Formats: sequence, C-alpha cells, structure tokens
Amino acid sequence: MLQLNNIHKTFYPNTPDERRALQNVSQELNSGDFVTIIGSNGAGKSTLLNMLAGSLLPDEGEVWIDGKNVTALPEEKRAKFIGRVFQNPLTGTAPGMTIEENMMISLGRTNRRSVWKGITKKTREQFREHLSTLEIGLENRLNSKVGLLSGGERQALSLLMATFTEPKILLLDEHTAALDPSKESLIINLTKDLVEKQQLTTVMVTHQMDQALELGNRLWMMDEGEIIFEADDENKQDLTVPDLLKEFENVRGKRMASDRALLAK
Ligand SMILES: Nc1ncnc2c1ncn2[C@@H]1O[C@H](COP(=O)(O)OP(=O)(O)OP(=O)(O)O)[C@@H](O)[C@H]1O
Repeated sequence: MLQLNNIHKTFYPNTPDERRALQNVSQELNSGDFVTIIGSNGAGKSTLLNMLAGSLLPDEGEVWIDGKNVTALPEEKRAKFIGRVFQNPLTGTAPGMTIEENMMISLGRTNRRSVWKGITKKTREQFREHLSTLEIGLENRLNSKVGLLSGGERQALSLLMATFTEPKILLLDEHTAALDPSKESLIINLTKDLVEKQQLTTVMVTHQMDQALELGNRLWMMDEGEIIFEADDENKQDLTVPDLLKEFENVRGKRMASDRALLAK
C-alpha cells in the first residue's frame, strides 16, 4: 500500500544551517499495517509525515501509494486518499462552522458532487450514524459550532473526519499529545476501533513509547533522519520501553535525546 524508495530531504543544503532531515529512508507497508514512529528530537518524524501528506517533496527518492507514484503529487490532490490528524485539536477542523458543515468539507474531499448537492437528509443521517460510533453524543449536536467543543471532543471529531471517507493512508501526528490523560485514552481507544474496523493503513508519530508499543503491528525508531531500528508484529509484542531505549543505545552508542519521550514514560 505504501512504498518509500530511498527518500532524502535536506533543509538549507550547502549552508551553515544545513539539516539532513531524512536520509536514505526505504520502507514498505502492506494494506492494513499500522506503524508507530518514535525517535529523538529532530529525528525527522514530522518531515516523514509531511512527505507522505505531500506538504514537503523529497530531494531524492519516491513515494508510492496503492501502486501509484505520488512523489510529485501536491498535498491538495493527495487529500482525496490521505486522512491526517494533527497534534493541535484546533488544526483540522473549522471552529466557526458546525459539526455537519465540517463533515461536509471532509466528504467534499473525496466526493465533489456531494458539495454541489448540499447537505441532504440522507447525508445528515449518515453523519449522525458515523458520529454515534464515537459514543460521546456528538450525533445530537450536528448544528453546534465546532469551536464550542472541548479539546477531546474536537480531536475525536478530527479523527472521524479523517477516517469516515475511508482513506488509503491515515497519518496521526502526535494526535493525543495535547490532551489530558482521560481524553488521551478516549482518543487512543477510538483510534484502535476506527483503524481496526476499517483496516486502515496507518502511520502514527508519538513521543510516548508505551503508546508506540501498545498500538499497531509495526514500529520504526528514527534518529538523525534514518530509521535505525524496526520491529514487526512478532517481535514488537515482546518489546518493552527499556528494550527500546537499549536498542537505541546499541545502534547509536549514546542515549536517546528526546525530552518528551523520556518524560512521557
Ligand atoms: N521547515 C524546515 N526548515 C528547516 N529545517 C527544518 C524544517 N523542518 C524540519 N527541519 C529540521 O529537520 C530536522 C528534522 O526535523 P523534524 O521536525 O522532522 O523532526 P522530529 O523528529 O519531528 O522532531 P521532534 O520530535 O523534535 O518534533 C531537524 O533538524 C529540524 O530542525
């Protein structure tokens, strides 16, 4: 479903500020794979997600999604088949618009005709059904402005909006990092449910190593633009957080520098 061939990205090349954000990244995900990405500060995790979303283009290498070379395809064209949830609950939804208007925008990404038709009774009913799966009562608040929702409710809505159109790839960009612990577990459980139900191919960046171990069937650890360690379904199940820290030290000969990861657990 996803193939990364020898991806390189350097910011400000040949200047004193040169930053090698991605070096020689080659990976493949099968349909339904769920990879969690951890790593040190500035390891290239966000750059990798941006490259998948099309908001950044690689200097070298290719990105293939579902058998198509999308390397040069701009972000707005990829939005049809890529769902993304950001760290900040304020990103990804329009606060001045209602829940149903926000959902209509998501629907419009994959189905232009739906926008011309406007919100029909049938569409509204479908929105209500999707919202009810969140089990937080948003199906009764279709006409509430999204700006009035709490951070957790808003992130749940973002997750739904990113997935109800059944994208080929779901990108989760530290999507629980700004939430308090009770809301965080709500969003993690929703993530598990939605991904499992739809068998979504998912790429999730997290600073929480326990979360990275708990979720998904694959794991990539990054440092200085490279994937320095990976685990698949079988060996991921036995890994612990101390194992991950040790792996990092074995490969790099130094401790992982990640303030947030180490604080998180
Ligand atoms: N737009 C940009 N312009 C210049 N340099 C950038 C840009 N985006 C990222 N970088 C640099 O590229 C490297 C990788 O950054 P990236 O944000 O991808 O790391 P990260 O793993 O997400 O880090 P963190 O966990 O600290 O958020 C860093 O050295 C960063 O300073």
